[in-house]
Amino acid sequence: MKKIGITGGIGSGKSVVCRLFQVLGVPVYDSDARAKWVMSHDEALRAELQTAFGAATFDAHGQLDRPYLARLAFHDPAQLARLNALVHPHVGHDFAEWAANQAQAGHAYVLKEAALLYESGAYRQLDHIITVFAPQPIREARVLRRDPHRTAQDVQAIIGKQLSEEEKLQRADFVVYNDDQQLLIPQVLRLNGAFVNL
Ligand SMILES: CC(C)(COP(=O)(O)OP(=O)(O)OC[C@H]1O[C@@H](n2cnc3c(N)ncnc32)[C@H](O)[C@@H]1O)[C@@H](O)C(=O)NCCC(=O)NCCS
Ligand SMILES: Nc1ncnc2c1ncn2[C@@H]1O[C@H](COP(=O)(O)OP(=O)(O)OP(=O)(O)O)[C@@H](O)[C@H]1O
Repeated sequence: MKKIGITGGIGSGKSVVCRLFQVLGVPVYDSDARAKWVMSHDEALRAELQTAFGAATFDAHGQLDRPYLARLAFHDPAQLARLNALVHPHVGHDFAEWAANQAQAGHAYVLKEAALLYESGAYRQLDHIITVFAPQPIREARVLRRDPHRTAQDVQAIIGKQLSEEEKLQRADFVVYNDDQQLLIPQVLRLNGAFVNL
């Protein structure tokens, strides 16, 4: 069973593209969602986060305070590096376990969706990488529509923490263009046809 990564900058449309693969029956691992899950449920990690970022990391009900962490991490490179170093190894292990289960279910390939595949080193666990590409103005507009709590400055700060689209395009094995010019479904069908025969 092949493990294929799917990456792209914030707002590029990774989740939308992954939903199309899911319709075709392809299992998709959502790194963002799983990162949030381990940060909330792994007791050792919770304690480490609290030590690193203070009591305000969890609210009065014990829930992860994401806006608090976003303010810290997306505006201070040292804090972001600290957060990444704590969380990414957990996501790596969690993905390996998940992929082992999917292999038993007999799939030809699975997808790992993550904004940070190159930055986190996760690409090393994967056989091939797809980059979803959209120009920055389109990405910013999409995120502002999707996340009304973020400002244009917030989105630009996050973009500044991610590898440039040029470098992701250069390093990718496959590209899906989600630029409001090219149709998504034919691109996904073509890739799926290629992956089942890899
Ligand atoms: C800082 C946190 C709490 C902010 O949560 P919030 O709900 O505001 O944002 P959300 O998680 O939806 O992220 C919004 C977008 O920011 C980008 N992003 C997320 N984490 C990172 C990061 N570590 N570095 C750069 N960009 C990131 C992604 O494009 C993501 O889709 C959260 O992003 C987080 O815990 N990040 C660390 C874990 C991580 O790296 N996740 C990404 C894949 S493993
Ligand atoms: N081709 C498209 N046409 C219209 N809207 C789109 C298109 N692609 C994505 N969107 C919308 O843009 C927003 C961002 O897309 P999506 O959430 O898939 O991006 P993402 O790459 O997963 O972003 P993030 O890194 O923040 O998780 C969503 O609200 C989505 O519905």
